[in-house]
Amino acid sequence: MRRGLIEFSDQIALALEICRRVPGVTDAYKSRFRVVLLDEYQDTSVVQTRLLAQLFGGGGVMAVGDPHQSIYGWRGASASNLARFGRDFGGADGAPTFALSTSWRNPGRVLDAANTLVAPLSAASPIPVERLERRPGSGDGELAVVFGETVLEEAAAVADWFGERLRRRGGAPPTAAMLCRSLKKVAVFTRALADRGIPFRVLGVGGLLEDPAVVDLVATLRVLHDPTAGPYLLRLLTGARWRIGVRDVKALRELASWLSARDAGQQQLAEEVRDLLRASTVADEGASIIDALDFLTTAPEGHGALRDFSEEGVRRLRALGRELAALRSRVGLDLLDLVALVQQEMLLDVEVAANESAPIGRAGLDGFTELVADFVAGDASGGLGSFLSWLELAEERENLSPRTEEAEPGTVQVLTIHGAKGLEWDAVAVPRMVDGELPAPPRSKQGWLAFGELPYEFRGDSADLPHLPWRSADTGKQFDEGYTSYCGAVTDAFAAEQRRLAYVAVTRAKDALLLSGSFWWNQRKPRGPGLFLRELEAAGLIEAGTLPEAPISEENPLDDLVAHVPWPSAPLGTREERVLAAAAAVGDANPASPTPWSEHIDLLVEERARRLREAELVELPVRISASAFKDYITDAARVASGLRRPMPQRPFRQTRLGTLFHSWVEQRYGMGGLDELVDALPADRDLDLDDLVESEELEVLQRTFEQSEWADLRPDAVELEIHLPFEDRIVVCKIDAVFERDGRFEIVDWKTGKAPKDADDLAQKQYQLALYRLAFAAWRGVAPESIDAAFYFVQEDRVIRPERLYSESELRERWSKAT
Ligand SMILES: Nc1ncnc2c1ncn2[C@@H]1O[C@H](COP(=O)(O)OP(=O)(O)OP(=O)(O)O)[C@@H](O)[C@H]1O
Repeated sequence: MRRGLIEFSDQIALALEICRRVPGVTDAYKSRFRVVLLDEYQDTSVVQTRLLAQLFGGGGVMAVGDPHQSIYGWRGASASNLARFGRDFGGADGAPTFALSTSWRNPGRVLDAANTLVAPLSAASPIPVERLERRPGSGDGELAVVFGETVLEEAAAVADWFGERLRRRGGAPPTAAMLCRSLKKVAVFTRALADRGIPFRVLGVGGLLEDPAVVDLVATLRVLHDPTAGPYLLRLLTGARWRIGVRDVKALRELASWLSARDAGQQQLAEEVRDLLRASTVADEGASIIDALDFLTTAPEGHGALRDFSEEGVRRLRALGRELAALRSRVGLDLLDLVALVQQEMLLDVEVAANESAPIGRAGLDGFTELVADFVAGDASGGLGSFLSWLELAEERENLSPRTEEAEPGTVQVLTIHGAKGLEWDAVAVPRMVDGELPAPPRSKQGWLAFGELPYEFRGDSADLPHLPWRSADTGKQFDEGYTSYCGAVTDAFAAEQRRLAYVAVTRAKDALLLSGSFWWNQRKPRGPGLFLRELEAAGLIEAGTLPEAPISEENPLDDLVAHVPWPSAPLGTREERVLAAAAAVGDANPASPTPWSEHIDLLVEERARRLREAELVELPVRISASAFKDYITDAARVASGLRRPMPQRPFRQTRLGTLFHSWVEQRYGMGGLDELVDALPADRDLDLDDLVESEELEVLQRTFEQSEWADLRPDAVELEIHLPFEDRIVVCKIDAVFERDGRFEIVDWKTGKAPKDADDLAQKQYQLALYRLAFAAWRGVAPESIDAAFYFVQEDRVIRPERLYSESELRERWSKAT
């Protein structure tokens, strides 16, 4: 906080502080929410509980939770807070408790598995949890288990299982999900789905960051930002585009070491300085292959430090170095622009467009762009560095937060078990239920004694955490015993959390559940069926013999596979033959020779040409306004171009003043109108300071009007809108006012602008009055000759009465000439 930063947990703590100090805040919330339901209560941390209790304690609160689904222990949530609920919220110790022990979701066999897994937790639970019962009329559902030799077999079996369920005919396709502990290495499973054409979607940032094009993009961004991001540069160097061989990679690494012992002028540093440098940097920081690439890019031809590189290697490395240098000079760009630029310069957009086997095509790059936009929306000043740090955090956080996406029938959603909290699917697969993964061993058995951990005594949930009796131990032996049992308790607590994780995963299935595992992936020792599978086997839920005792192979058979990956990778992979053949065909083709499509092409080209020609001619709108009539008559070409490419018009004050004045006149004559609008000036309306000036101008106009010849007359009509059929159009006439004077009608148009400059100008304006006359005559059923018309230019207090108005036939003649 001293550095001006707060975290989410600080916000809760601060909110609690406010509620404690300012009773009014608590009272306000209490009176607003008289009945409160807290869901997923087992995930509430101590400080959240305190805040909620402060706000709503003392009555009207109900908590719903399942201690067996508490999987946020690592962030201070504890299943035992359910047991303390009554006390925490100031009620009697024994708040009434209701058991929800019917599972309305899971079918019989899934439920049996869930109950088996959770039995040891129920036995040790601080509050009684009843065994889940089947819902009335529930079917058995399906519990399937496969255990393969290698992860490739496992992934294939999982994909086949989904394939079969999604293909089943009849009714809507089912919903499906694959729930993993982590999405880090999920590619082997998604590839198996992709190979079989089974639609899938990896939810969250984690999945996106696994997309190969996105991996390249992020690698480039890291290289641009951080000279120690060597491993990311290595990905680019050895990838399909640059294909730098082992010898040149090694030479680059040596060049980096050589440079790290030299100053900017490549003079060797003194021994003493080198020692100090070595002592002050961690292993990866001293020599940077990114710096080495920069050096190589600009080093003069034949520089001694380049002698170990191959000629082709230097050429490619320099090309990459120049590309990176150019991009680096643009890192100050707006983040979205920078990301788009990197995509283009690295040819990633071309790669995904051309590669028909790219798993999700452009969607990965597009998703990433959205992610950047989200980040920029939250932190407009954030640059590349903060974006990259945020990305790491977002990946970690997202994988652990419950997802909010809807299930998509017919698509396998791939997400973490944490993300699956509260959700459900027809078919659920939980892969990697092997020893060391689910359940996994704790990263450390030492709890808070491990590096970087906060001592438990400082934590709000310390009462629920393993206790190390270091204060009370009098002898070394006593401490040792205490320490051993403390480590045991840490291990047990972790194991219980793993069990709850498995329970959450298993209980997501509405119909079918597949649990899977395999011995070999990328580890030296085989991983057998995990504890949870063994327990299900012992309970008779997995048929004996389904789980193999030992792998067939004693060594990792996948090692062979790994050893034979071609390197550097071929740029086009399996596409090579087809792409080269296509390229050759294009090269050999004679563009002039006829093809089966020639006729179509000619027709399409002609169609396009015609469309372009026709675009010059503009269809006039059916409804035109009387005030624009003169524009059609006098300059039809300009109107047409305005219609073809409409430009927004600058709002100008005179127009708004005109609107206000017209409303005022209308209201003044007591004929409705926007009175509130005028009265409310200017404070209540959404007007800026200019409007103060406007209101003064308005007052001037109003005073002038009050002196005019119409001030004391009663109008026959005000603000009259008449739609006049005219030729094949409709002319919209908005007549300001009509008076009856001496047996004749008079149409008046109030103008707040300037009076016409000359006779020509006036002649043009007259079209409007002539049309008004025609319209009013038709509307009232009187002869046009019995109607006069006038302009009143209020600002100048000038009345203009045209001597003669165009007749109907004159108007028609001019219109047809112009259009
Ligand atoms: N009384 C009921 N009758 C029929 N179906 C029900 C009933 N109650 C709940 N369901 C259905 O059972 C499923 C699970 O319900 P819900 O999501 O409320 O459970 P939950 O206890 O919140 O589960 P979890 O905490 O494990 O996610 C849902 O599909 C829901 O529609």
